[in-house]
Amino acid sequence: MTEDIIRVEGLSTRFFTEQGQVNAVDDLDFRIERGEVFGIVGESGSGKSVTARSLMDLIESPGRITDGEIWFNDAELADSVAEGNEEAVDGDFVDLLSITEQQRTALRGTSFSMIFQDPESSFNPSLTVGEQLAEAVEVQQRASANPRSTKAKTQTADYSFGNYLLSTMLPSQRFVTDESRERAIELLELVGIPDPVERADEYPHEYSGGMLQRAMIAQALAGEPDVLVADEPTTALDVTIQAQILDLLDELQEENGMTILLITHNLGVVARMCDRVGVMYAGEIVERGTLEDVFDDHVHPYTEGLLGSIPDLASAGGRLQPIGGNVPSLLDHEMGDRCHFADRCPKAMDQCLEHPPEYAAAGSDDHTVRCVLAERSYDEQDSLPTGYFDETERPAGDKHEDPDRSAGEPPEERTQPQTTIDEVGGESR
Ligand SMILES: Nc1ncnc2c1ncn2[C@@H]1O[C@H](COP(=O)(O)OP(=O)(O)OP(=O)(O)O)[C@@H](O)[C@H]1O
Ligand code: NI
Repeated sequence: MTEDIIRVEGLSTRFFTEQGQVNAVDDLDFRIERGEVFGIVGESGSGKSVTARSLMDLIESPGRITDGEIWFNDAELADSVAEGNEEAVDGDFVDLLSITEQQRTALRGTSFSMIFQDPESSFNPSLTVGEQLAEAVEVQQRASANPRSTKAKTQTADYSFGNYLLSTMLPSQRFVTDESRERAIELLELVGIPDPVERADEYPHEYSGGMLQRAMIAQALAGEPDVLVADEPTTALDVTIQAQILDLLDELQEENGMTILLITHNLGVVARMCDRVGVMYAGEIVERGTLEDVFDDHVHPYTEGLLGSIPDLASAGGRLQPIGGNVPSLLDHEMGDRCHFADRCPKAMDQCLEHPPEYAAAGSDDHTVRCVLAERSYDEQDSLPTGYFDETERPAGDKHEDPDRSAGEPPEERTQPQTTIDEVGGESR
């Protein structure tokens, strides 16, 4: 019997920038089953990280979750919240957006934990890796109000005076005990770091990228989370280490029954790791279902386009090839109420000038798609004239620089001659 651990309903996250309102995540629905790996895949700027950060309550100004519910299945939490806040509770589920910030923060590390794309950002450069892992362990111990944590705190008396002085300057050190240090070393060993006893005393800058990525996974696991949110956990790594880290996540997931939300550009990674997957485009999940639904029975031409560019896991980089055309502007006043993919879609029809609802599609009960092709087949008679969007709209890329993209990627990509999806794509698997 599977049960849902998370149900996201109508989630919208906006950024209120000087250029206008950015609809980074728009009316998202998905559910994650306990113990599964749910993947979110899509091009750069489609809203994957914002979705992950919304779940973790890590959206910062000028961003805000403007709508929706995030239901989390936790009977104990439901019990503790129910009194005085009945509308936040539905059976064993709690709407994380209807509880206090303090209640939400308490879940971080213990119920939810996140691996970020950039491991440097989750370590303090002036503390050793071991100290930081031990701190994460202690947070878990304090949070679970485990009797051990009282003992752990009293053990700080063992610190030398020098350490005591240091610990008042660096609050993270204050709680490091022998017990949590041992656990930190165990965690380093668990994620496959050689000589963990020695490595625990090293600083983050002494670690290679791959090792730091592992250490970050160890940090995320320190709190024994129910749900691990992994945002591009391997993108920055070379292929061998990429494969090792995926193996590691696989193992940990199987052993501990942990639930993983895995965010990636890479459909090869999805195929390898995930049970179900949501394909994101322009802040929406445009197709969602089991692996079979998405790989073999997909309906959305965007999914088709992504599949056409499955990178070989063994090849360098492992990023998706770009689909012809521009990544859309997510600025509210530029988005229009049409299918957001219509301007890049080889099968765009008159009907696509209306924003499609989510249709049920053939395959599993979970298979849904935001595309009229779920209801009808493509008819050339109804197709939009070539160049329709060039005449009616300026290309999105000219209007809105996506902060994620503007940094590293060469500008040529945006102005490449437009290839159709069929040219980039081809057969799925
Ligand atoms: N701090 C911010 N201020 C304004 N807009 C933002 C901010 N963060 C994200 N966005 C907007 O949200 C969109 C979605 O960003 P997000 O980081 O979720 O994309 P992504 O799918 O994770 O892309 P990538 O694969 O490159 O990581 C961006 O294109 C950007 O327009
Ligand atoms: Ni991202």
